[in-house]
Amino acid sequence: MRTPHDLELARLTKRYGDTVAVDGIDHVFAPGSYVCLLGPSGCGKSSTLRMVAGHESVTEGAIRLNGRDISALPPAKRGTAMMFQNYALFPHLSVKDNVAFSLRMKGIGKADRHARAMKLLELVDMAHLSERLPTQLSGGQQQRVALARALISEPEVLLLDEPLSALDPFLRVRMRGELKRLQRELGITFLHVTHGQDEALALADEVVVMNNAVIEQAGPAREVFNAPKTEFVARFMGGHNVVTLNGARHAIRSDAVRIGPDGLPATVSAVEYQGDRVAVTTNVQGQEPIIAVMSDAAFYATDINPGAHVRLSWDEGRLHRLRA
Ligand SMILES: Nc1ncnc2c1ncn2[C@@H]1O[C@H](COP(=O)(O)OP(=O)(O)OP(=O)(O)O)[C@@H](O)[C@H]1O
Repeated sequence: MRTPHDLELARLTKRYGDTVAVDGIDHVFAPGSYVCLLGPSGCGKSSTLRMVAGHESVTEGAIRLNGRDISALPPAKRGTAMMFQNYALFPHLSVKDNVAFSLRMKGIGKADRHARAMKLLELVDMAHLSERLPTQLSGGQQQRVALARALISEPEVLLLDEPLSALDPFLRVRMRGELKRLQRELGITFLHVTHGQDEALALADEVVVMNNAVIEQAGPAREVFNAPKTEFVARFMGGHNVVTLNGARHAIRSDAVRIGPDGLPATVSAVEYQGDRVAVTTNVQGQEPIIAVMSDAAFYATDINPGAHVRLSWDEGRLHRLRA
């Protein structure tokens, strides 16, 4: 549903000299949604985010928020705020003063700005460390402070550029949950750039997949994963095989490929144990290798080994025809 509070990109284009980083993209982001902008390195995601934030000029096109064109406004006047990958905290300021910084720039009195900073520090569970310096904090704690600092201007859209990439895998999963909780509590739009498929699937209400400066596919996370429209999306999201049937390309999820008594003859080339499941790679004449994923219990009930001759099948309904 479209409302006046949408963030809208209209024919948005960014060129750096001869390089087209963003090529006339159109998109409407629903208000209050968690959006992940996903794609390989160099596809144009950061340029898109930086244009929305106002840290990069727009070459052509427009960015509208609440129906007004914000593309020429300075960052602080847009209704957006950005959280950077490296957090960019001021090392000489306490946690509380870091969070209150933009209010100080606006001339808001000390008592007032500290009160507002403490409220946000409570929101991110950092109020007890408000007097510390950034160097006295862990990576995860610094990130919470950076979040509080970005949120103090009460943005309608929070922009996050690879916010979890500096964290170790354990903390990354924990902070992922925190970001989602925060977004729900605040009810504002989060636009989060990542090149991690798992991260996007775990977080996003809407996944926007970019490739070569354009949007390849956008939709609910489950839809983009289950029904990729292009070969690029099928391969990039992972978990799919691309097969050629009657001259047309189709995607089929690896866990929808059955190994059984009937179907396409195949030879097992590799078996990979993945903890709770096992990926069996097979060679089929006239196809690229096809991977079948099964539960470890199902796998160990068979005697499949590299070199085994097997047969592959799937339900027709699980095939998704790909755009040429
Ligand atoms: N300041 C710049 N000057 C010239 N070219 C640039 C500049 N910034 C980005 N580019 C180019 O624009 C294209 C898109 O870059 P962008 O940073 O938007 O991609 P990205 O998808 O965010 O990549 P990554 O995941 O590696 O950050 C790339 O080809 C990049 O080399």
